[in-house]
Amino acid sequence: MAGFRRKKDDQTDTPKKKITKQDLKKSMRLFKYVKPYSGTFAIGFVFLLLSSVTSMVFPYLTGQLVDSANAEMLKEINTIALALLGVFAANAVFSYFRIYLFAIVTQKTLADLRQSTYNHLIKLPMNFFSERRVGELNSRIASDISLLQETLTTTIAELIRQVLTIIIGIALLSYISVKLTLLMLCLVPVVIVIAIIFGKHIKKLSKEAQSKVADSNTIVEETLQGITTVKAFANEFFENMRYSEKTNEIVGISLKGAKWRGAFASFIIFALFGSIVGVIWYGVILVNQNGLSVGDLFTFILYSVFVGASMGGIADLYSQLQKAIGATENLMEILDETPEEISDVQLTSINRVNGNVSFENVSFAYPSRSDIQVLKSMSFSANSGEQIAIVGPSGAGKSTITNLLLRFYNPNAGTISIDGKAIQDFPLSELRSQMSIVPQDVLLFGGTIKENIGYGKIGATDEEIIAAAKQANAHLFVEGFPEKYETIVGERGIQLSGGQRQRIAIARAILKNPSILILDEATSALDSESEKLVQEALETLMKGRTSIVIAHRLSTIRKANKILVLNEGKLVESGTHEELSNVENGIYQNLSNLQLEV
Ligand SMILES: Nc1ncnc2c1ncn2[C@@H]1O[C@H](COP(=O)(O)OP(=O)(O)OP(=O)(O)O)[C@@H](O)[C@H]1O
Repeated sequence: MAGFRRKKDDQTDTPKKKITKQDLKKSMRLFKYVKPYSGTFAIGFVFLLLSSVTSMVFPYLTGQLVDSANAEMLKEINTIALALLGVFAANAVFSYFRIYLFAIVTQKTLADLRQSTYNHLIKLPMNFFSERRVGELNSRIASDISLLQETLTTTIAELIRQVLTIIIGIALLSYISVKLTLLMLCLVPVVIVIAIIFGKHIKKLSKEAQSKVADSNTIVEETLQGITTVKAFANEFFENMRYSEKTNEIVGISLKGAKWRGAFASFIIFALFGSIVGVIWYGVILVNQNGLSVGDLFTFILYSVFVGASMGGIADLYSQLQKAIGATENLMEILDETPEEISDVQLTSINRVNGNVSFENVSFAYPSRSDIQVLKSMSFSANSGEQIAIVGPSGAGKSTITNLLLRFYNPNAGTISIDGKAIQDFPLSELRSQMSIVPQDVLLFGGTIKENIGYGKIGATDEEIIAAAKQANAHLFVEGFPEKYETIVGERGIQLSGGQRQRIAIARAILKNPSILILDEATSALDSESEKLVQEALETLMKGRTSIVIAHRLSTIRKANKILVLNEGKLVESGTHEELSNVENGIYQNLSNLQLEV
């Protein structure tokens, strides 16, 4: 991650030469995605060649048309005019296929790139996500991909067309008059040198603007996601200021870029028209001296305009390509991250565990804060079907225990095992499919209630879903909605209460039917009726499974087989409720007294 975010901040300081080489190397990998469509690309390319060539016939025939004004050539005028029409018709057809075929390649390539980026992203380890701002990641990927779309659709094809125009144009120009061509080409090196200087500045500024746009999108996304917090703190004004600041920065940088682009365009216009005037001037002299026909001069000027315009366009296309290279680099950086080994697993009686969980001298520090030991030589065990409660002050390391059990992270020392087998020796997906988690804050996906419960077992039948909802005490309230199980929940649907959301999550967990349960008890107390329903549902869920309950309210864990009291990453007390309540001045006793007072 450090690399990812550092890159963004340092991109302007990175030595240019090096980055260009790396960029190019990384961008070449994009062609892996174009490869399956190379056949279509090749046919599109042929149409591109044909349309470029036919465009180049136009100045020649127009020159002939001008020359046919001479009395002896007058009879050819109709033939030439018809030929010109034919050329346009052919060009029209070629252009149509060129655009359509390139669009097919672009869209399919992008779809593959989108899919593999997402496929890769979703398999990346937790560490990747905990160290990044999800909003930033999201808007970056979206803007990088749309940049590539533009490039693949138009920039590359245009670049090839322009280069062809320049090469064929210069060949034809030399054929008409070498002297005139040399004069025109005198201006080219000047244009190129200045174009490179401009291009470098424009690239730098547009990269800066791009990352500012991403920053501003992050603000919108994060504040909209956390709109309740923004409003509750009456921080609309503050967020407005933050957003205005960022958008003004975009304006500043973009306008700076626009100045450079404007100056660049002015220069190109001046160089272009200057060269045309020079060519006409010298051409007229040659017409008088060498018997160059007026039609030839006309053709020459048209070719010069074609070549000049292509040269002017190339610099712009070049800077577009540079932007696309930046975008590719970002995407490739994500694709270079090592994903977790996720596989499609079906639990059977053979690979289903019994649920004997054991932690032996487990120590752990989060990779991003390796100097802080979050768990210190932690040992405990839970036998199959037992209920283990973990209590302790906030930040003691309770959630970290479950993060390690799910192998979101690996411990630095010690062993975690299930049924006597170290969890590293399980295929990752098989390990996780043995467990179900009912989180503190239940996230429901925007979809129907049925889909949300069904998330616990992809492909579950309606009967299974209803049975799970009944056991989770959710069936009654779901039936109360007019659309019942088809009720849309989440962002665009109805909002469920905390207790209802929890019961949906419990139904989801029941459907998954795991051997090990992780319950992160909601901190906010539900009303007593709702609490009773949730508690009942939880009891059903826990029956016959090993459950690890992160408890915030001690009243709910009295029946636990074992209570682990954590403090600053250490296991300080363990035992049943009765045992721990009798430890004079023990942490549990104190916590117990404190909660009773409240
Ligand atoms: N992804 C992370 N990266 C770095 N440090 C983290 C990460 N997650 C948690 N921590 C730190 O690890 C320590 C233990 O956190 P943990 O979430 O396990 O505590 P907890 O006991 O579950 O707290 P709470 O009851 O408030 O949820 C805390 O100091 C926390 O700041």
